[in-house]
Amino acid sequence: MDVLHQPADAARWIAVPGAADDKYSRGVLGIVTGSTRYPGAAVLGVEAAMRTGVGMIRYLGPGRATRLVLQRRPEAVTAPGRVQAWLIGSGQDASDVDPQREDRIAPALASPVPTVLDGGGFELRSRISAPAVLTPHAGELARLVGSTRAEVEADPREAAVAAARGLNAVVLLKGHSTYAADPHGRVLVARSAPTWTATAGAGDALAGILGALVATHADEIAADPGVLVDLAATAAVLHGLAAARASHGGPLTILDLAAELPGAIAALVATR
Ligand SMILES: NC(=O)C1=CN([C@@H]2O[C@H](COP(=O)(O)OP(=O)(O)OC[C@H]3O[C@@H](n4cnc5c(N)ncnc54)[C@H](O)[C@@H]3O)[C@@H](O)[C@H]2O)[C@@H](O)CC1
Ligand SMILES: Nc1ncnc2c1ncn2[C@@H]1O[C@H](COP(=O)(O)OP(=O)(O)O)[C@@H](O)[C@H]1O
Repeated sequence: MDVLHQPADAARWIAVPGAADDKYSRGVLGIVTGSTRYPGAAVLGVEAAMRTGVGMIRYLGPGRATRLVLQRRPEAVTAPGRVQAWLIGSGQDASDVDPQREDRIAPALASPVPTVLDGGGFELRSRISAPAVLTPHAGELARLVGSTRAEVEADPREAAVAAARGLNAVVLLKGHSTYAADPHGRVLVARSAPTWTATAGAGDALAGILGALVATHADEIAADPGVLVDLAATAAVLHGLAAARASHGGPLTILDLAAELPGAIAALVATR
């Protein structure tokens, strides 16, 4: 029986800063995304993570992506340093021949902090020992586990559960229904997104939202990595709520979705 992750469940997973908090205690998210080919994915992930709420973002990427990120978000820090979570891979793929990418991901690979893998980051799963969440769509999951997109779409719940077991990671399988599965067979389902969300860049924003939630719950994850599946499902719920607010029943763009995140989060927090 699927457990539907509702807005009331998501509301529990918003870290509201306290009077004693500062940017470091809230959590710093390291982001290694984007490429010369897909620089926009970096901008969208950084934007969505900032709008979800995080102490600081350290963005590390190629020059073109870095320039666009800073143009949109001068709040981003582009120097390396300590982080509480990593987000790697949106807007990167096998055609990415950036020789410096390995240098950028090296600190993440060596680090014990939880890591969100998206897009071109999935191949890194076997090189990371920290708790990990992967955010594939059906086609990406099929490639990851050596099946076909049709097979994944025939039973997405089971495909997510099997992949989570096989990869020993939380798998957030995206689609109209989004399934968050952990390696022990726990599954949460999010269905809050309007169908207008099926537009390029939506997944890059979801990865940013999840990165921010993971960075701001790093202590809870260290105490119990089992909470990663709740955070993954919460990211999908937030993404869907923000998409619904941006849509008003019509088309939406991803920067508009990101702009609705603070209001969606405030509304959730007000229900606690
Ligand atoms: N603004 C950006 O920078 C964006 C970057 N993106 C990045 O792009 C990379 C590739 O993501 P994808 O999800 O496309 O990767 P996939 O490799 O899963 O999708 C490509 C598949 O779609 C098929 N396809 C392409 N155009 C099609 C069309 N017009 N009609 C039907 N099928 C078509 C291709 O043949 C291929 O099988 C990722 O790294 C992702 O993060 C995307 O997120 C889109 C937005
Ligand atoms: N029909 C749909 N209804 C609701 N949400 C959808 C639908 N199709 C896709 N989505 C959502 O849009 C996002 C698409 O992610 P992804 O395929 O990675 O796109 P991109 O790579 O362009 O960013 C996911 O969050 C997914 O759940």
